[in-house]
Amino acid sequence: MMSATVLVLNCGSSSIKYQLIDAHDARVLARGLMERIGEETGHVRHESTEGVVQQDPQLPDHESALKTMLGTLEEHGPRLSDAGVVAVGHRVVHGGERFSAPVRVDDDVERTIDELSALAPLHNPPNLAGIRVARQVLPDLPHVAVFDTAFHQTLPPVAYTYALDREVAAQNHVRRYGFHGTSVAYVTKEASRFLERDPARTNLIILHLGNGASATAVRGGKSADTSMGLTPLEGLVMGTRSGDLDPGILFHLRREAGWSVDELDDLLNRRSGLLGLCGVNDMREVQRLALEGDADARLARDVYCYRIRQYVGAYLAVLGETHAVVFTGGVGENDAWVRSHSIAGMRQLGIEIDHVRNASRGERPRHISPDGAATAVLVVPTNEELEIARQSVALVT
Ligand SMILES: Nc1ncnc2c1ncn2[C@@H]1O[C@H](COP(=O)(O)OP(=O)(O)O)[C@@H](O)[C@H]1O
Ligand SMILES: CC(=O)OP(=O)(O)O
Ligand SMILES: [Mg+2]
Repeated sequence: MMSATVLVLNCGSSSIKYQLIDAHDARVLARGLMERIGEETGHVRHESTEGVVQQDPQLPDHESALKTMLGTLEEHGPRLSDAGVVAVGHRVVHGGERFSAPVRVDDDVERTIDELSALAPLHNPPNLAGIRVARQVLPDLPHVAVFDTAFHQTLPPVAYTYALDREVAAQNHVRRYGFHGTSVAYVTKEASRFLERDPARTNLIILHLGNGASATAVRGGKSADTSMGLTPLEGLVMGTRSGDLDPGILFHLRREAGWSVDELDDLLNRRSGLLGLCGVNDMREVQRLALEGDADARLARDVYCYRIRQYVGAYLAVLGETHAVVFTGGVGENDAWVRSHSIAGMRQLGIEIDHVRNASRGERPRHISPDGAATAVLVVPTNEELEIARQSVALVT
């Protein structure tokens, strides 16, 4: 059988995550993280069958980071040529209205991703930087862009339309796009398989709780509503992003306190969420502070869970019949406290938690609701890299 190994790249503003992964059998040949790009010293962690390598080289920009990554693969294995890589799969956050499926990257696709940067300022610029460099250093391989927005192209008009002046909205492409779609697509298939249901007949509420966080209502295997909007700022409380708020707050800060648009953008995207509420953006740190009795951390985690609860209630109403509520992402997969506080007391709505099951850990999909509950509650580990690899292979072969 032909090789199906893909080099998957997820380029963030100061980090690059990579995996060399077999799209057919999900085997990971190597994975790594390059952090602190642009700082005085960077950090590389590379894991393969040969073991773990950690280094602190200088990584002044994405170009040097990707070259260091290729050097690490050459030196510590597996070499790309030996691994039989058939494609490079790139995570791209915003695909706008143009992309509802993965595409082979060419100069024209690059231009569009660049134009969409204004709508995903934390994500598209580093995604694009990674694509540009990777196409230079790996010119002989096909490069595939897989978009976070693609899965949400099935949203109905009632879910994607903001109640704005319709001409202003149309001229400026203002609508809900939704994000985390690659993760939600993967989790939809995994959860349906776990429930032994046909995805086309399965309704789910998927809570992707990572650095960014979102809720999605899936009807018949397709996205029916989602909490992120024109940009990945709307919806749930996140590590550094506010999620939902009254837009009037922006006018107030602009008029009464003289904030500029860039300052407001920075406030909402980088200095709000958990970080704004209690000084740390990592949920493990929030929990540690809360356990020590820190009142800000306690309120931060309560606000975080309360917002999730509001969306679960909203999407139960949107779907009418829900087969499962599914937790995924770093927080969703690991934080039993967040899971139980987000959905406790919903027995009347068919949702219950079994606390022993909720406290257990595992790498595989699992129930955390009691047997016989009307709506299952599941933890399903996401795997965006595998989904990107599968979609890339499907496109190039
Ligand atoms: N054991 C844990 N308990 C609580 N939160 C955790 C745990 N492990 C990871 N997290 C949280 O997961 C978040 C990162 O999620 P992840 O999905 O890995 O992020 P990314 O969006 O970068 O892919 C961080 O807030 C981190 O604190
Ligand atoms: C779109 C988004 O929020 O992604 P992440 O969670 O990786 O920041
Ligand atoms: Mg993520």
